[in-house]
Amino acid sequence: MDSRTKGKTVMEVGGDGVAVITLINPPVNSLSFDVLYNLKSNYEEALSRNDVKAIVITGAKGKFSGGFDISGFSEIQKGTMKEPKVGFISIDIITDLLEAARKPSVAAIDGLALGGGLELSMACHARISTPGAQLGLPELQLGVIPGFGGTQRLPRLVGLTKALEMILTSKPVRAEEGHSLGLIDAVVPSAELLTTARRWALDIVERRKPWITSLLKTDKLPPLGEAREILKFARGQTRKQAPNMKHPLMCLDALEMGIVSGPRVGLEKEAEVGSQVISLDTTKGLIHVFFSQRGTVKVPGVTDRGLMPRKIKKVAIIGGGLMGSGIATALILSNYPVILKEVNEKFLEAGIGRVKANLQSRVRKGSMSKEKFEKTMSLLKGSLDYESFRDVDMVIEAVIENISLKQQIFADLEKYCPQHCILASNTSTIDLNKIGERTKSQDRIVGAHFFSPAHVMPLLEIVRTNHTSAQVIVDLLDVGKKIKKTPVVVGNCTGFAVNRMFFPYTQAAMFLVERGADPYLIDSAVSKFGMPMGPFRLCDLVGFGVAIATATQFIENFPERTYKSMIIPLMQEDKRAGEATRKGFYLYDDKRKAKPDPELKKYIEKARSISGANVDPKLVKLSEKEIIEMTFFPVVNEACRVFAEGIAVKAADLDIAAIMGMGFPPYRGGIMFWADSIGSKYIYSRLDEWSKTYGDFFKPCAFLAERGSKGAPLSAPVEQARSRL
Ligand SMILES: CCCCCCCCC[C@H](O)CC(=O)SCCNC(=O)CCNC(=O)[C@H](O)C(C)(C)COP(=O)(O)OP(=O)(O)OC[C@H]1O[C@@H](n2cnc3c(N)ncnc32)[C@H](O)[C@@H]1OP(=O)(O)O
Repeated sequence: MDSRTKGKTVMEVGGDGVAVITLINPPVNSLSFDVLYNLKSNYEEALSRNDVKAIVITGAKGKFSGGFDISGFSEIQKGTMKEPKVGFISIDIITDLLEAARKPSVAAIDGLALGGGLELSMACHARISTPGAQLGLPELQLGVIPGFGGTQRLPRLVGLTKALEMILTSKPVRAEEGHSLGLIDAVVPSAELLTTARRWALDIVERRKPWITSLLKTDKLPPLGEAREILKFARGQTRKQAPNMKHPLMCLDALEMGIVSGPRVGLEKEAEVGSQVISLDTTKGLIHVFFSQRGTVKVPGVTDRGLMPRKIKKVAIIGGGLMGSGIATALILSNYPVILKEVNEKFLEAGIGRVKANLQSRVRKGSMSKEKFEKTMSLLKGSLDYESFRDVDMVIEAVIENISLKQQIFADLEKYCPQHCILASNTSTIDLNKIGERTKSQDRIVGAHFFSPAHVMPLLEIVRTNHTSAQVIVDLLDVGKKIKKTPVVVGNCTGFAVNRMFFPYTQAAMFLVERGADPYLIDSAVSKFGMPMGPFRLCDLVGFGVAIATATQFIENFPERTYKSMIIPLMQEDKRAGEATRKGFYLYDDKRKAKPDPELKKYIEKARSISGANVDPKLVKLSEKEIIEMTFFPVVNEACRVFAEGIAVKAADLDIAAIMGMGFPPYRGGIMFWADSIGSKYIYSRLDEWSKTYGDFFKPCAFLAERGSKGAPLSAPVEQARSRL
């Protein structure tokens, strides 16, 4: 393969008259333009050769195709690749050359057929798959739409309702379900895939099997009136669930066009809309997130050294509270045997009970069988001492945030655990060097910072100190992957990456309220921006105890930029500590529904009188845009500090940390990507102005000032970062 080309296809013609065309573009046989143009020429050759009666399309190395090469979208967005004529691939190649050919084709699907991969297979005249293969159209998740005919062929193969579900949720189905839906014609073992597909293709030639043109099928489509109703409902749901995104509605337009005016017009609409969505900002954000998420496991100086992860056979967890039990749940769910240690029987029982409850909730929801529940629970053993720690490969300490307690635990661990054992702490704020001060095992001490609930939240901050060995990080990255977390490797400091970014966000909200802004309007503006909830609703959810403990760490470590508000401590004094007490910034009913509380004013006024802050008429009347800027530019400022200090190695890691740890909307690409879409100059000028009026909380850091003065992108690599790693 030429080093400049991205993938290819190869064609082999057998003595049976079947041409097998194989898609080859590791690792997932994505459909790059090179692959697609090769496919076209192989196909043309197969159609012109007299010794070819039928065609089978398959993918190399156990994967049909992961879809269109996503980097092609980035290149089109950047202008480094020219877009082909609208509809050239989907209409000229896939429909008119492949589907309308005089010779039948069969897709032999192993492993996966996603996006363009599934669309290509749907244009074939039959599909044979291996068991368990994933079949789906996940394009919307990337900000694009199915663009190789998927909006037209899927509803015709599986029916409108199922097609909408698959497209709008981006969730794949397994081959077995695909078979019962009519998407797949037969499911056969991997070893029989090609022979079955070849035979099937010849059977079509001989009219022993039907020659089905998916695009022309109508039997699964509902009558027009019903279809319109279904689509109207889907539109309403989409508007509600994704109010800031245009592409799902544009996708529905293409789908509807095909149903109302016929598949050919539908294909044309799909091609037109497919080309338009590529340049949407939300699409740029989502594609950036796709690659950034996969990039977090590439850590310069660590994962490029040829180290192989060691096998972690057994894990011990110290502390069975909310975090410890959540971490234990995540581990046993991925088949790691776990020892859960507590200080007494009562706490141990409670810890094991929490793990049990976490799993039982899956059984109740039907996502786990009773047998699987029993089997998973059997991986968990309780302990009150360290004797059983003698053969563990990793310990995760998850006790309360008390330095001397953690120091004692780590000193004990050094005595009981084997020499190779990884010693991890789930601390969310405390310096790991301090935690390990009383040990000689600095090289195997690492942070494994999970987010609550640990068995649900997707992010894992892996915190390394100056001494943590690369091997330990490689091992933890592997565990992270196995327990289905997205790991982000960060340096050691108070709050690491996520909490450091979180803190100014809630602080800015408190500042605005003390100066007269309405907390409920702030929450509403922030939710409309795309956060799962606003800062005040979030404080209620987390609980004021946690909010105060975190604030204390920040006040201690970053006093110059901490805004000290008394609102939360004052409410806490009155035993309103958030949702758990049914009163916080909101009032909560039996169903935990939040409603504004007129009494909140009292606490705000009291806090104002303590801090001496005055109501600022400008801040009382902030627009939604201004609210977003005043709450999120301080976050950008802190993210810049984290980046400049080398706590995060790549700006893209901060994007993922913000999305998965804070709930920052993925379609905005993450905090640094979003900031760059606004421009460093503007952000710097706003913060600079506010700092002059309102104080150092808003003061732009040196990194932002430098890049802002030049209008340089904030996410460009830090050349001479003062690395603390
Ligand atoms: C006029 C405009 C002209 C252009 C017309 C375009 C029309 C578009 C047509 C089409 O409808 C659009 C699409 O097909 S979009 C793509 C749809 N497919 C997906 O969304 C699948 C994305 N991939 C995944 O979900 C997963 O990667 C996987 C395939 C399930 C595999 O998961 P696994 O955990 O095993 O591995 P990963 O770490 O995720 O991935 C491994 C590496 O593979 C890279 N990769 C995966 N999929 C693609 C892809 N579609 N394109 C390019 N690269 C892909 C991934 O980035 C990883 O790379 P590394 O370098 O990090 O190893």
